[in-house]
Amino acid sequence: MTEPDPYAEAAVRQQQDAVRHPAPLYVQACPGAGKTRVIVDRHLAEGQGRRGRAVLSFTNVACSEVAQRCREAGKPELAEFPNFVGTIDTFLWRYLLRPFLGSGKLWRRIDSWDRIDASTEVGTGPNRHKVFLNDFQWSREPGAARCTARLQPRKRAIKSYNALSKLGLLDDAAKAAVDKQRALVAEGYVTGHEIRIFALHNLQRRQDQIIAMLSGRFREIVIDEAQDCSAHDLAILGQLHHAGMPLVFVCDPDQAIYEFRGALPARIREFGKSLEGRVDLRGNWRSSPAICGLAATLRPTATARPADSPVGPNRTEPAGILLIGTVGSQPDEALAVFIEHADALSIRSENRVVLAHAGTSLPTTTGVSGSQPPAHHAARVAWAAAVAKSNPKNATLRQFAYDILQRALLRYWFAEADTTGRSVEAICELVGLDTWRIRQLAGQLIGALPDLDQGTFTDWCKEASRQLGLLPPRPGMKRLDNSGSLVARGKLRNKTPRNASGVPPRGSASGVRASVVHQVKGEEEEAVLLLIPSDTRIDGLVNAWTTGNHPPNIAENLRVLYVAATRAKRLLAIALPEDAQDLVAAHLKLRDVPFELTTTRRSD
Ligand SMILES: Nc1ncnc2c1ncn2[C@@H]1O[C@H](COP(=O)(O)OP(=O)(O)OP(=O)(O)O)[C@@H](O)[C@H]1O
Repeated sequence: MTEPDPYAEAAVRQQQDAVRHPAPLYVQACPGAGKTRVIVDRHLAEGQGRRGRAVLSFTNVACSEVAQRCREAGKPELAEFPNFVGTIDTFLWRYLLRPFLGSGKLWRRIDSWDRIDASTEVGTGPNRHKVFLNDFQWSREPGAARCTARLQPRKRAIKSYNALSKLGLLDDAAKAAVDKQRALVAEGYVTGHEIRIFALHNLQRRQDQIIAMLSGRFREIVIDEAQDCSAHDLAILGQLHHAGMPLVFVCDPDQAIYEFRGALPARIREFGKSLEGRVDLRGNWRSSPAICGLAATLRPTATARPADSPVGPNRTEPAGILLIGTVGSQPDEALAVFIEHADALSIRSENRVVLAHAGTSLPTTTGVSGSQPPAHHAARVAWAAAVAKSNPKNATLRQFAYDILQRALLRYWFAEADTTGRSVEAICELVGLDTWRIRQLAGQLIGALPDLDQGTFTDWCKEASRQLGLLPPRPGMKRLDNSGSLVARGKLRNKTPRNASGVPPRGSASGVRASVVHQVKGEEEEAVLLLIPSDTRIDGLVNAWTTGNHPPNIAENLRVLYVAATRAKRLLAIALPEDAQDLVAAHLKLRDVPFELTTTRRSD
């Protein structure tokens, strides 16, 4: 018989406290603490009453998990009326915004500006650049009169970003983006960012009415992954709390990685502490002792605490952290070393993941999920074809791909000017089409579009345009102009259609999945390879890590590493330039975290 583990027993007691403690309640949890389990158990414990519970999270995936667990427990009704299990965006839209919208305008909620290809242009003549609203980071402090937008040097926008930066036009781009956003809002379009601004505005003006409605429907509101709350979210929740709405605020402040939205750990902690009750979850059910130990070294001295207790099945895992020294950035070489070690631990390929802060740092031999469509119109259609043909489980991604194909059909048959900056529904209204018809045609188009792994992108575009021409939205109709034909341009011409689409084939060369850290929040995997590239930030990053002093410009980078490292259950490998490897190794030794050193030189 195995000995009872006092740490595991303590962790179970903490979880039970969090399940039973009445709201208002702050649950501050470590990575792998079983936050979702606690939320679901709390929901199941009370069963169905006259009033429901609102369980809010930030992603559809997290919400589906809660709903799925209710079904598995034989209580599917707990995910339905009068309960609400959904995203915070939907909650705010449904209860704080929609009831108060005037009848003079048709409002359209979209999950990103990419859904309507919203873009603007900056500069003049040969220096004119098209920039997409979705490539800006949007923020606004509560009470501020205007939003701020900052173009991001992401893969899709990097060319325009560099050109505009050289021309000193980044501020003009930001202004143009804000003007365009205001114009689109005036037309009735809102994303999550605008929903929050309007929701707070409504709450400030109609608090009594909103509270009466919410408290009549819900006995408490649970916020999962609350470290992602923006400054607006916190202002809204603060007001609900002060008005007597019982809140359960569940979070790990050290995993706050959306700082631009105002999600700062100190703000999150302060908000949590303003709620009367508090339970801390300190047992990590996911990771090995070495991984829990390493995670503690990534927390700043200012909020340091001892390593969390490993209490799950990996609490006896002997493997230490694997530090892979690289010469410069060598993602493919580091991957080869990682695979060797994961093989030695008999960890299967499907249980391994490679992570980096930015997609550009990931190895070429991995299956990077191309979750953002490219900017170029024809490449976007190829992206949508690749995604739709792969029939993804992620409903949002699938819907996004269908949306692009519907827009491609509309743009092919109608004028470009009628289709950009409008949702599919709005275009259909404008041209007098049934949305059902266009959805049906998009379904046919998926089957008709040519293979993405044959020929050049130029050939693909020609054949794809021909197929679009075989699917008129109205029988016998003629095209309004030629602007919607698919044309391969520049370097894309001779690429394979799949390369142009940016979506890797299923089953990558290495068989290992790769992702940017922001996309794996809340997930876990047996083995994780974390890539720290050799770039200008590395010295500052390693200095902050090893001193525990996290300056504001680097603190979030360390939290991104923290999120990445804490996804690992058994094997955590970190690839970093050799100089940095020495410093990190010395630091881990000082903190008694077991590690093994290796280098990519071995596989030369
Ligand atoms: N009481 C428990 N007994 C056994 N396993 C548990 C228990 N609680 C949680 N787990 C398991 O621990 C793992 C981590 O749980 P979960 O993913 O909910 O953590 P989390 O708090 O959301 O972590 P993170 O914030 O790091 O994503 C899961 O595999 C979960 O099934």
